[in-house]
Amino acid sequence: NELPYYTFSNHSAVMLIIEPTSGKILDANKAAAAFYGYSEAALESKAIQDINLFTAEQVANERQAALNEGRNYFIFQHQTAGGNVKTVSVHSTPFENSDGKPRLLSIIQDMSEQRKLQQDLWHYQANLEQQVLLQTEKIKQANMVQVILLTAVIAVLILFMAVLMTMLVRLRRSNQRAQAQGAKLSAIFDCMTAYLVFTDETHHIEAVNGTVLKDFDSLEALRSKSIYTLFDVLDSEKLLAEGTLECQLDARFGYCNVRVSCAPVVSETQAKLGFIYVIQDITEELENEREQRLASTVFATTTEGVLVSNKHNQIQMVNRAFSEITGYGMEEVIGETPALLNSGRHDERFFNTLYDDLINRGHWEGEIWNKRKNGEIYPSWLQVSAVFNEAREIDMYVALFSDITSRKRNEQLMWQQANFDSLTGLANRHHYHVKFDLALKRAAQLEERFAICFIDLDRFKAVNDTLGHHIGDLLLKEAANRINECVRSSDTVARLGGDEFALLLQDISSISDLELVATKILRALANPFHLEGHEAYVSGSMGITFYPDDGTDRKVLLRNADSAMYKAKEHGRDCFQFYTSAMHQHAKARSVLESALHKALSNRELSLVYQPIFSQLGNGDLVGCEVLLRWKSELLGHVSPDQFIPVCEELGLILPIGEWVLYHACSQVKAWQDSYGRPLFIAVNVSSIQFKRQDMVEVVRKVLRDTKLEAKHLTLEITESVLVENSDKILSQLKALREMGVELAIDDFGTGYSSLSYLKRFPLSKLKIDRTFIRDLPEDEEDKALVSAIILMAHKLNLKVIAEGVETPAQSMFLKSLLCDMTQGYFHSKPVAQQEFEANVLTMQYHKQSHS
Ligand SMILES: Nc1nc2c(ncn2[C@@H]2O[C@H](COP(=O)(O)O[C@H]3[C@@H](O)[C@H](n4cnc5c(=O)[nH]c(N)nc54)O[C@@H]3COP(=O)(O)O)[C@@H](O)[C@H]2O)c(=O)[nH]1
Repeated sequence: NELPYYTFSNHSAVMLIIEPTSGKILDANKAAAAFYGYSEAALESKAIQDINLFTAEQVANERQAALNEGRNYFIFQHQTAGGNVKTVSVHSTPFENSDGKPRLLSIIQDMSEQRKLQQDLWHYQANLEQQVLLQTEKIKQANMVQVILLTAVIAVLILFMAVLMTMLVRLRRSNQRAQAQGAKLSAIFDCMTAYLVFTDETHHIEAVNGTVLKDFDSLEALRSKSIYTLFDVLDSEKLLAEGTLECQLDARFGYCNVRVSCAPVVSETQAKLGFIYVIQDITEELENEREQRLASTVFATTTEGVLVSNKHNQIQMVNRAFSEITGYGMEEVIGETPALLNSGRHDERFFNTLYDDLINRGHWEGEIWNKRKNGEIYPSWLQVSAVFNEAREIDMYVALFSDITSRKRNEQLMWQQANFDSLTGLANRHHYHVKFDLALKRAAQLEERFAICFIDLDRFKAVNDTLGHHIGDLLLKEAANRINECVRSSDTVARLGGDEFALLLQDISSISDLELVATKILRALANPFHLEGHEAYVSGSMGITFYPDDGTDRKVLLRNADSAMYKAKEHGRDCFQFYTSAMHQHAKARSVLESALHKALSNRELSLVYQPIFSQLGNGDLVGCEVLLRWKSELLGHVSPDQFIPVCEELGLILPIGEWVLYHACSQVKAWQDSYGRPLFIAVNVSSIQFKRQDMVEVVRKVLRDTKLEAKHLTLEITESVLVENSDKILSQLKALREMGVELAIDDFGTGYSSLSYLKRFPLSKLKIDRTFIRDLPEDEEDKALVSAIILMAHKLNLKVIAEGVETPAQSMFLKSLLCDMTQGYFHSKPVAQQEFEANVLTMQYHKQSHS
């Protein structure tokens, strides 16, 4: 579409047609020529860049910017032919000419005027703004004073508001505090057990606390009632005048005692608001006061001593009775401890128990010996209680005590009367029985014997009848004294009634001792009695019985003693009788034996016999002998060791006699060894009493030293009873003897306990089979089995075996077949005296040896 040229050429707008690639101006209209000052032809010989002051690069940038912004106009600076530079806007529109070639139609508009106008407008605007600023400043300055004034007013107003707010907050807080305090107060009032009543000035009720409301219907029912109508017993005049009064209310209030106080209530400005009444139940308080008054009165007036001490046991308070009993004034004991009264009669354990009881049980009660200020010691009955605090710690001690001197005296008197005969002072029947039972218990425990003697005075009735009861009484008293003097203080003498006396004699060492006592008493009673100028003669008949021989029961024993006493009467009086005649005979015989034995050693009535012991092995040589004691009494003739050895043991005579046997046996065998040149051993029987009461080790050591016999040639024969004792003392002696080299043989094996454990435990070297097992050999199958078992067992335990009581060649043969080591018995020889032993046994052995 080609522009109509005319339009182009004559258009008032400056137009150029430009070849887009080279920028060559192809056509310029008239307006363009006029604008640029070039002719049209001159312009058409130029390229646009000839008149555009922008560089090619600037133009390209401008084009790019137009493209980016979507515009088709540009702002350039074109230079006119006259050299003027004009700011122009260029509107470029591409089109194709009729040949199809691209062309640009650029319409150029001069913007220089517009620019100038714009600059003028800016300038004007700047001026205007400056003017406005100036004016504003002026106005500002003019208003400044007013502003300051206004600000001041506003500040005052704000300050006022702040003060007002603070006051309001404070007011609110104080109101809250007042409310809280009020709530607290009313809670406190409600908790109070007392009635609290608030009245107006005319004493009409306005408010009450919770306690009142608990007992009355409601506040409404009480409000406006006069308090003096409600509590009509109150004396208003007195109450109002004195402010307080105590009175008792009527039945409606259970007649309780009250303390009423009344106080006016005034405001801060001293305006009268009313009254507050406090009505308090003081019934319990009054009761406590009464009790306290009573306690103080009791404390002051009681006859029992009272001592109050603190937790450190320092005396805080004592009463009058305390001072009367102890002799100490209150001021002397305050701050002291009760140890002040200590009599020294009680040990530490006593006081430890007392204080333990106080701590654990809070109480101790009992009899205690105290000391008065004057040093006198007196018995008192003491009750001490510990007072504990809430933490269960002792706070104080309260002790009550009474002087029981007279009570004790009375008790003693009563006990005396209950247990002793008032005439003679001897034990009465009751006390005798008590002592009897104790003796029974002790004797049973210790396996002891004790004697009971009944004594009846002969012809006492005649003395009573002829010389009167008074003299009779004097005789009884004297008889009691004489009996008492014949016995030991540990024995009991009692008067059972009338002229009947009873004795309890413990620790009887021998019957002969008892007979001595009995004879002594009878002699004492048979002596004349000189009684207030009268001479009287009596005698005693005595019955004797023994525990456990004649009974183990009190009743039985007393009855037996009584019948023995009657037997004595039957025997013509002035004598003693044992319960049975057999017993009497036995006791008599025993008594004779005892007294004869006492003299046996000194009278040289004892002798020794020796029984040989032969070996069963080899040639059957003599290897040793057993020494056996013999007693030929001047009075009794030959007495068997079975009879006298137990008595020796009981009397303790076995100690000197045993030592005598040991010494002579050892010196004899040593002499034989020396003269016959044979290493014989000697077997000596030793009683368990010797081990118990003596140091056998020392005895043996001394004998061996004195006789020069080698220890290995001495065999001590002990019975199983020694081992059964199982005492450490015996065991240690046996061990020491074995260590010395002395041989130990267990005698009579098989008759006693035959405990294998003894054989193992004790340091034995020989075992002697009792003759009762040998007696029926070799016929008795049982004995055969037993003996062979014993030999076997002994050999296993490394013990040599000696068979006792071998009487026949058959027995000897049999034992030999069992490999029994040694034999002893009548088959070889009876026990014989020294000369016979030498003549028969030793000489024969000597010959036998010299022939072999
Ligand atoms: N403590 C002491 N006891 C001793 C002492 N002397 C002797 N006794 C003990 O007395 C008991 C009796 O002894 P005794 O009467 O001497 O009898 C002994 C022998 O004579 C007897 N015996 C010996 N062989 C035979 C025999 O073949 N047949 C038979 N029927 N009897 C015989 O045996 C007694 C020896 O016993 P033992 O002591 O057990 O070996 C007696 O128990 C003696 O122990 C002494 O000084 N102290």
